[in-house]
Amino acid sequence: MSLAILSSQRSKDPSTQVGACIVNKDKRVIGMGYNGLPDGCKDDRFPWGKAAHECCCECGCGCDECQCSKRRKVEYKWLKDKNFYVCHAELNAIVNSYGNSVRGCTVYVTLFPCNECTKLLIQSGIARIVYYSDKHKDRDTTKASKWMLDYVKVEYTEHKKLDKNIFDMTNEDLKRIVESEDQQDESANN
Ligand SMILES: O=c1ccn([C@H]2C[C@H](O)[C@@H](COP(=O)(O)O)O2)c(=O)[nH]1
Ligand SMILES: [Zn+2]
Repeated sequence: MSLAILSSQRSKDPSTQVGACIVNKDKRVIGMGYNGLPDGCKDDRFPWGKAAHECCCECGCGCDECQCSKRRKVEYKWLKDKNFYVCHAELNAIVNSYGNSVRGCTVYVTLFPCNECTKLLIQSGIARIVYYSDKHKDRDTTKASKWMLDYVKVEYTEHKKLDKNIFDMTNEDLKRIVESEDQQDESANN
């Protein structure tokens, strides 16, 4: 997970940086990725914002997290929404495995995978997902992910929360993370 967190730091997304690290049964890193624009699409030439929404629900919050069914896009400034362009961290981690099979591997992700990434992870044979944050758990995309994963019995587990920022960690802290991941792996295998 520490590698996934480090990878996430390379993302230019101002609201959510995501990192993914795929490891095989022998704990070899097979691929890593973060959410970013496709190759050649310059970070400063594409939008990192989201199209504005109008909220019609009683709370009237109008925020991006609102899941009200009546919510609708009111502003559609010439494709100015990052979601059209961003390659998700999981997709990049798979692409960066350069054709090596990820079947049976575990993916460490800093954010619970969306439905599109979940489809990709399932189709490529990922056996297990370890996630750090589930901050979008109320979004339909996350609910759909969980439905698919439960249905096909791909295991997903929450990573133990770290008590420090990754950059303030000592070697001892990092060792502790690895040990706790080993313990989680053992209990998953039993
Ligand atoms: O499975 C996922 C889901 C999301 N991401 C990326 C895509 C976006 O860049 C951010 C989410 O932005 P919000 O502003 O929090 O909606 O996370 C991903 O890489 N993998
Ligand atoms: Zn995704």
